Amino acid sequence: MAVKLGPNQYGKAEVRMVTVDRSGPVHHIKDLTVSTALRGDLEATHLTGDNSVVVATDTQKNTVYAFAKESPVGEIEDFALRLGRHFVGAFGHITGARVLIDEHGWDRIEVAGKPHDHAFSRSGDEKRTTAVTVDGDRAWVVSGLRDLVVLKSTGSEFHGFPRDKYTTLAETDDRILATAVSAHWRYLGVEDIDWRGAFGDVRQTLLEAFASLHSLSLQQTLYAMGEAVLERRPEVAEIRLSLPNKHHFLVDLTPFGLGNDNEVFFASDRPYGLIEGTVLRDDAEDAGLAWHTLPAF
Ligand SMILES: O=c1[nH]c(=O)c2[nH]c(=O)[nH]c2[nH]1
Repeated sequence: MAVKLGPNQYGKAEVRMVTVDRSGPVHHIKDLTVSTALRGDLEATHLTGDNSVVVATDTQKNTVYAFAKESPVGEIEDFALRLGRHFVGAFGHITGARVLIDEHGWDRIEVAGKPHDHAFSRSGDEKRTTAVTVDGDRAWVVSGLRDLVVLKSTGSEFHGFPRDKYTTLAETDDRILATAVSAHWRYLGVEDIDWRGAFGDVRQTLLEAFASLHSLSLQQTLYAMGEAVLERRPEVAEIRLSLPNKHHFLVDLTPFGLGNDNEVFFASDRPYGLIEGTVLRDDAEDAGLAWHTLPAF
């Protein structure tokens, strides 16, 4: 039987790291989950167990921690680029790297109305993310966010869909629209980008578009959110959105002799509709390896 090794990569997944900037009395923390994966001339270890060019995943993990000590982590995109370029530059047989980072938010606790110097509370489930791919001397950055949960209590309709013998869904001209936004956007280039500023602006633009559009479907909302981001941020080539439709079903209160004018809902967690799509510039440069090994959405 003739078989051969296909595409492969390996690395350390989900390195948990918290850093404390203690340069002044007011501490600053960063809470990251970092995953590294390397590609290259790795046939030998797979075929014969010869590990002479295998940068151990343990070494990859240690490098994450050491880099955080050697210079400030800074923005996750910059930290991921530093790590990816290091692995590709330092080891001849390693030709490519992918570094994924999730940043978990912390808010400063307020005590007697004043922000505390060194006490924090977790901001919630939302994550800021980046996925950096390095190939030789080229690099791509896809940044994003996950689990940004939003809801509007009106301004959403859904009707006009085909009906067959399996259709029971009632048409509605007023419903709750809720979702947990996952958005990943590809930057044009990797130099001279204000990563933090762009992130904050994309996030705010997504929220404003969700709130402002009178929605006739979550699909329409998805497109409007993506379009708004591309109109606002010239350095973004493309954005991929994944929007679970967090259904809220009107509770039937007639057994209790009560009406229900869109006031009392059952918040269902599954199954859920899953609306996914990409919005991109007509003339965007080729994505190269930006999405290589990333899930489609
Ligand atoms: O915005 C929606 N899009 C759908 O495709 C869909 N399907 C469904 O049952 N409800 C909804 N809502």
